[in-house]
Amino acid sequence: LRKVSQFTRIAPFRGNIRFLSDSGSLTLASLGLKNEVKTVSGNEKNKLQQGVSTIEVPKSRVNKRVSGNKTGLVKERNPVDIKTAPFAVESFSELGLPPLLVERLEKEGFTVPTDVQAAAVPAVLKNHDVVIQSYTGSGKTLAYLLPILSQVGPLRGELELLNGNGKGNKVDIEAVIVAPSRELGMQIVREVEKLLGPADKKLVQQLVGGANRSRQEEALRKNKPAIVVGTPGRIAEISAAGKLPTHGCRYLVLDEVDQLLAINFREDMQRILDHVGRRPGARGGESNSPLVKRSARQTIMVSATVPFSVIRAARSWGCDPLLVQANKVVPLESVPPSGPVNNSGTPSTASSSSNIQAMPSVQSLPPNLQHYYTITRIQHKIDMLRRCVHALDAKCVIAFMNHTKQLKDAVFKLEARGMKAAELHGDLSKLVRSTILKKFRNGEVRVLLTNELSARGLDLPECDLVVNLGLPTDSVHYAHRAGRTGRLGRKGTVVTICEEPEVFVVKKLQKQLSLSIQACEFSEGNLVITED
Ligand SMILES: Nc1ncnc2c1ncn2[C@@H]1O[C@H](COP(=O)(O)OP(=O)(O)OP(=O)(O)O)[C@@H](O)[C@H]1O
Repeated sequence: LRKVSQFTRIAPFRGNIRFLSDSGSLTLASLGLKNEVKTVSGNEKNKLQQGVSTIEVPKSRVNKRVSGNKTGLVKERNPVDIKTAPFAVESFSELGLPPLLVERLEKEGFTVPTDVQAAAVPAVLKNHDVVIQSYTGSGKTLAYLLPILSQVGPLRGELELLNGNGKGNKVDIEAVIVAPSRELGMQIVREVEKLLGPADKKLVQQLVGGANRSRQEEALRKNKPAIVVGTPGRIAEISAAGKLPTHGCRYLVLDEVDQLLAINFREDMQRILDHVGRRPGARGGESNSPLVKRSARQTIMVSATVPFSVIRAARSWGCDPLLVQANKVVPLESVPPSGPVNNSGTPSTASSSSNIQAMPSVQSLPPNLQHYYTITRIQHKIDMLRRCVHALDAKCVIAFMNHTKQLKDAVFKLEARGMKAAELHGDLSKLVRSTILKKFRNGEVRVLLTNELSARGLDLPECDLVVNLGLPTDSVHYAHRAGRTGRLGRKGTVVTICEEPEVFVVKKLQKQLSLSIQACEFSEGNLVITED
């Protein structure tokens, strides 16, 4: 049953992408692109089912031993299970991307678009403003980078080259990408640089906080980048100083849009929204129809969790905006105001509460995750973490705590027991943060103890275990923390270590997210499912 239910959550992603509108279905073809999506054959279904990672735990059985592998190796890759990865169309070229860009993608090992990429690329290429919602680790970054790179910079299409569009002799920045943390900003820069290649990597400039501002301004002046990626504070600062030529900017991307629209970023975001490119309908803007070549900026909003406040904001800024999900595209106007966005484009059933901002749908989470919780006293939490890591034989662990002060102590306790650990939080300098992440990526650090800073967007594909040592404040935070593992078809486990009086919070999260968080214990080097 477990296998079947997991499969049914994956299978729809491999079907045709539906583009829906009030007046009928929009198709890839109606957007000027091919719509040849392969459906899964019986054989492929079998393969898919075999590929799905499952731990079968019949309800009737308790104290079932789940895992007890204790090898001494610190690092072994958490391989991508390509059969369970959410791939839809067969190739990037089917999406109308320029050959140069497709070639570069192939060189970097990207051959098949994920479902959300297959849905988003045509919609963005057709100049629609979009809200892209799909679960963590499903490839949303390339979903917005690819259409931008096919219009901007050296990999752009022939038509753009002929029209003299793209960088050419323009001085204005053509795409501004905003991310809520330095780490995420730098990660996006690396992704763009990878595709541009070493010769053209100066066409992207990072504008993150914590780095030398004058150097960033100097690079802007000297290199005249086509794309800038940064955090709201630094972008707003440089823009206010008049050193960010974005009047003619064509794309504004808000990555982790729900976080960017939070109160703490409000002032900086207002500056960015007002000054980057021309808004449709604003003075000097052209036709409101996205299907005619527009001079106004195109706004692309992205997150795994999209509360209705984002939909409302996107409607007010957008030009016929669309909601793009892994297997469907709908006009934003058709999204009803009564709940968080789920995969059917309708409010989720768990949305009856008025606190819709705090509730993501189950589609925010990768399908390949196993969720557990275990109970212990506060003073034993770190020891429980250590036992959990051993029991699951996890190689790359992210453990979340709610208070920065606790992190150092936790690192000390783990190191004292011979487990390589490091802390990552906002009080550390940018350089220290980068060094720690590097060590974590290359396996020198096994357990990364961190706070909410690392919950959003960070792509550490090898991460095979996420542990909540402090409870997340709500289901949105749970979803983003959990999403650091199980990325793009990989297996992943999420364990919440809580005290007895906190169990009701876990139950609430379970209900809000419509998933099963099983009670467990760690005994004799094994994870043992216990009766709830
Ligand atoms: N088409 C593809 N083929 C293979 N790997 C891909 C493809 N697209 C993306 N990836 C890889 O998948 C991983 C996850 O992608 P990405 O970080 O964009 O996910 P995301 O949906 O933005 O996650 P989050 O919501 O956590 O920010 C990355 O390592 C990325 O390089």
